[in-house]
Amino acid sequence: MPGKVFAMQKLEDYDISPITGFLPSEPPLRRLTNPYFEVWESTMDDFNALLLAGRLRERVRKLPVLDYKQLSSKPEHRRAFLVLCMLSHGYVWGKHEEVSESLPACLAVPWTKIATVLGVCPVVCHASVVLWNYKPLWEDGPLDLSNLGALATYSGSVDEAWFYLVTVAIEASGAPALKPIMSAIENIELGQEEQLLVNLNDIQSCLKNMNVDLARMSEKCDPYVFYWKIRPYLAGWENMADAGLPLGLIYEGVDNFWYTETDEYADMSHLSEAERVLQQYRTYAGGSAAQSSLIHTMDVAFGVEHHPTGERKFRRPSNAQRLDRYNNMPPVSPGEQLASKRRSESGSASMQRSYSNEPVKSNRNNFIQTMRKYMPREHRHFLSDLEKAANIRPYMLKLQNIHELGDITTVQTQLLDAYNACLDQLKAFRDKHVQIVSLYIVNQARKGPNIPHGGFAIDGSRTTAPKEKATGSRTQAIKDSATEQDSTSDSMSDGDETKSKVNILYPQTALSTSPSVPKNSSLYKLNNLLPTLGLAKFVDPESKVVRGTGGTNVMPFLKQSRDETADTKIITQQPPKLDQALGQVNGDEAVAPTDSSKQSWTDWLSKTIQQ
Ligand code: HEM
Repeated sequence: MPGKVFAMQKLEDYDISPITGFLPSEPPLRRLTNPYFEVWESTMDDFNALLLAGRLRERVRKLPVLDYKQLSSKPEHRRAFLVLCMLSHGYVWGKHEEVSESLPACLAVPWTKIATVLGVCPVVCHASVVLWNYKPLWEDGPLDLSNLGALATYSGSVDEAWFYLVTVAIEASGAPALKPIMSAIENIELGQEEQLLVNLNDIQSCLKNMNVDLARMSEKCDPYVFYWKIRPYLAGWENMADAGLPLGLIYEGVDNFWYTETDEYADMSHLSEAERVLQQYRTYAGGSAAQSSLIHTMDVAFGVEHHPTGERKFRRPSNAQRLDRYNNMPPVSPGEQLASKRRSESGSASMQRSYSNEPVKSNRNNFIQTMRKYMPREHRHFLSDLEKAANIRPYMLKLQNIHELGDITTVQTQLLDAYNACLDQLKAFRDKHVQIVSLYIVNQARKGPNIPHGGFAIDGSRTTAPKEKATGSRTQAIKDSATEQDSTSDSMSDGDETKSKVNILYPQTALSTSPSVPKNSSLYKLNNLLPTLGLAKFVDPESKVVRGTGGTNVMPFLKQSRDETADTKIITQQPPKLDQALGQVNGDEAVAPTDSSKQSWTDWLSKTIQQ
C-alpha cells in the first residue's frame, strides 16, 4: 500500500469525544451560574410562558447588552449560545404575532460574538438544539432515550423534546463509530485487513443502532405538532420572503462591515445609501439535522458523493441547473449580492469575502456542503481533514479489481461485504428519513393547519379509520404505520393525491390521514387564508414542490441522497458478460477463465485482444 497520504489529528483535537462523539464529553451546562448572566437565565425560566402570553419581545427589549467576554469556558459559551438561539428565534417569529425584521442589540451583539467563538453562524443550528441541549436524567445512566431530557424547547411540548432527543440518541449511537473510522484509515495504510474487518463490523453495528433510534421518532413526536408548532421556530432568514423576511434579518448593533478574514473595515464610500441599508441584513438557513457532522462523517468515510439535485453523476450541469442557487454558494446578504454584482462589472475583488461566490466543485451537492458552515468550527475541520485522509472507498475499489482478476482472498471478500453492509445501513437510514419527511412535512403541508393529529375526518368521504388497528397494541400500530408510510411516501411525494391513507401513529385517537385537502373545499379556502408562520405553510396539494429548511425541494433531494448512498456499494460480479459480449462482437469462441483455471482476467483479456 502507498504510505501515509494525510495524517489526521486525534479525535480530541477536533473537539470530538471517542465516547460521546460530536456530543460534548460532559453533559451541557443546565444554567449559567455567573450572576452577571442571571437576566438571561431568568428570561429563559419564563420563556415558554412569555411567548405564549405574547410578551417575550417586551421582556427582551428590557435586557441590557451583556459582555460575552464574561463567559469563561466552552461549556458556558455553548449554554449562552443555546439561550440566545431560543430567545432570538422566539423574538423573531413570535407566537401568532407579526414577524420581526430586526433583532435588538441585547440579543444580536452577544449572539454574533459567541457564534464567532464557537465557529458557527448566529442562527439556530443542530449543535445548539441537539448537541448542547440535553441532560441525562441519571448522571450514571446511559445516553439513550430512557435517560434523556431536553434543556429548552420553543413550544414547551414533549413532542419537541422528543424530536431533539431522538437526534441526541442517534449522535450517541453513532459516536462509537468514530474511532473505528480512524483505525480503518490506519489499518488500510498498514495493510492490516483482519483489523480493518473488525473496524467495518463495528461501524456497521453503530449504524444499525442509529437506525433503531431514528425509527422511534414517531413514538412521541406528533407530525402535526412538529410541522405547525415546532418547525416554524427552527426557520432561519434565508428564502423567507413568504414569511415576511424578504431581505433577511437585521442584527441591530452588529457591524456588518468588519471583515474578520482580513481584519479590516471595507471601504463603503462607493456604496449608495440603499446599498448600505441592504448590507445590514444577514441571511442564514435555519436549523436542520442536515448539519449533523455524524452523517457527513459516514458519507466522507465511505466515499458517498452527493451531486446537485437532479443531476446524474459526472454529467455537466445544464444552463438551467447552473442558475440554481445550490450550484453557487449564496452571498451572505442582499447587500453582498449587490456588491458582488458591482465587483463583477468593475472587475474588482476588493470587497470579496472568502466564502462568497467561491467556485464550488461541480460534483458536490451544495446544500449539503453549505450545511458545514453551520457546524462547530472544529467539527467542520474534522470533516475537511477526513476528506483528505479517507481511503476506505479507494481501497474497496482496489479489492473490487482484485476480485475481478480472480485473486481475492477470503478476508478481502469479507471486507467488501462489510463495506457494502455499512452502506446498506446508511441507505436504510435515508430510507426511513424519507418516510419521516414525507409524513412530517410533505403530508402536513398538503393538508393545511386545520387538520390536527394527522387528520380528523372532516371530509368523511376521503377518510377511514380501521377499528382493529385503532384498538391494537401501540407497538404493533407503530410497526404497521411504518409499513403504511413505506407505501405512502412515494405516492405522496410523486404527487398522487387520489389515495387516502390511514395514519395510525396515534391509534388512541383513531384518526386518519388524507394526504391533501380537496381543492375548492371550504377547508382548502380556509387554509389559504391562514397566515404563514415561518416554515409552517399550507402547500397547494397540486404543487409537487415542498421546501425544506434550507430551501431544497425536499423529496427529490432526499431521494437522490438515498440513491447515491446505494450507488456507492461495490458490485462484485464475475465478468462473464464481458466474455459473452466479446465473443458476440468478435464472432469467435473466446473462452473465459473459469474459477479453476489459474489464468487471470487481465491475462485472458490481453491475449484475446492480441488475437
Ligand atoms: C421529524 C424528523 C425529521 C424531519 C422532518 C427532517 C426533515 C429534513 C428535511 C426537510 C431535510 C432536507 C433539508 C432541508 O431543506 O432542510 C432533511 C435533511 C437531512 N436530515 Fe432530516 N429530518 C428529520 C430528522 C432527522 C434526523 C433525526 C437526522 C439524523 C441526524 C436527520 C438527518 C438529516 C440529514 C443528514 C439531511 C441531509 C440529507 C442527507 O444527507 O440525506 N434528519 N431533513
